[in-house]
Amino acid sequence: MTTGLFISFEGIDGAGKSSHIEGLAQAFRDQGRVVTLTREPGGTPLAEKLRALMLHDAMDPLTEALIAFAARRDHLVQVIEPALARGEVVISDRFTDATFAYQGAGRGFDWDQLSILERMAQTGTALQADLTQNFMREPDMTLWFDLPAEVAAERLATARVPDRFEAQPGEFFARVAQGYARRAQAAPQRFVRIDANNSRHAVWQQITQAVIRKGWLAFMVGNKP
Ligand SMILES: Nc1ncnc2c1ncn2[C@@H]1O[C@H](COP(=O)(O)OP(=O)(O)O)[C@@H](O)[C@H]1O
Ligand SMILES: Cc1cn([C@H]2C[C@H](O)[C@@H](COP(=O)(O)OP(=O)(O)O)O2)c(=O)[nH]c1=O
Repeated sequence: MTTGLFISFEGIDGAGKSSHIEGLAQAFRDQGRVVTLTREPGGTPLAEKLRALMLHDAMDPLTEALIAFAARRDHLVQVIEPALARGEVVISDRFTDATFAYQGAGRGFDWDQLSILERMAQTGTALQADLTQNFMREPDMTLWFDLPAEVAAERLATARVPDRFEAQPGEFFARVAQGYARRAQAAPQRFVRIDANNSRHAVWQQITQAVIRKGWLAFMVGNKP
């Protein structure tokens, strides 16, 4: 049976993730894989309700972090683990690195305490014998869209009505970007840095090259979003 694959898209708001996520899903489908395309916070009916709270209601950083992990736990148990067990490709628009970047680096919530919550939320969700080995679910690959905060702000200025995070000042996103860099440095085998300060086509090429390098997709001709 085909092994499941878990890929997350990360980066500050406006970095260009949404512009490419469906393209990557389609590239996998074109090569015969079943894809579960999902997002965080969200991905289940319960987690989508928690997403609405997180994005629109004022709360303190601990509450925000707990809601993010509660939503993630439900998402893992209901959607991600079953899809991986079926051998599918799971592509998630954000995962735990976002909590470290936004609630940790952005809001100033303690990094070590986030690591404890991460372990609690992402352990014991798999159906396999991993349960006994304290296995913690993480993406197999994280595509990190790295873009200076001021460029992302320019892109977003005309793009959409801001939510509670997108309405934050530039310094907040500069901190969030540093949070992503810190996570990338701590897990270089999982992270692939995408230089998002490029044309859409150049960004897409970096994405496909990363996945092809892993042997997860064969070379693709003319597959550009
Ligand atoms: N490479 C690019 N160059 C210029 N603008 C881009 C590029 N990629 C995306 N955009 C635009 O920037 C905005 C934010 O992109 P989006 O994909 O929604 O980012 P994210 O999902 O990371 O928040 C959108 O208006 C999108 O059309
Ligand atoms: C997953 C996650 C997202 N977020 C934030 C980042 C984004 O600003 C927001 C929603 O993400 P996103 O889906 O990228 O927003 P949009 O649909 O507007 O592109 O939630 C956190 O603060 N913590 C988290 O753990």
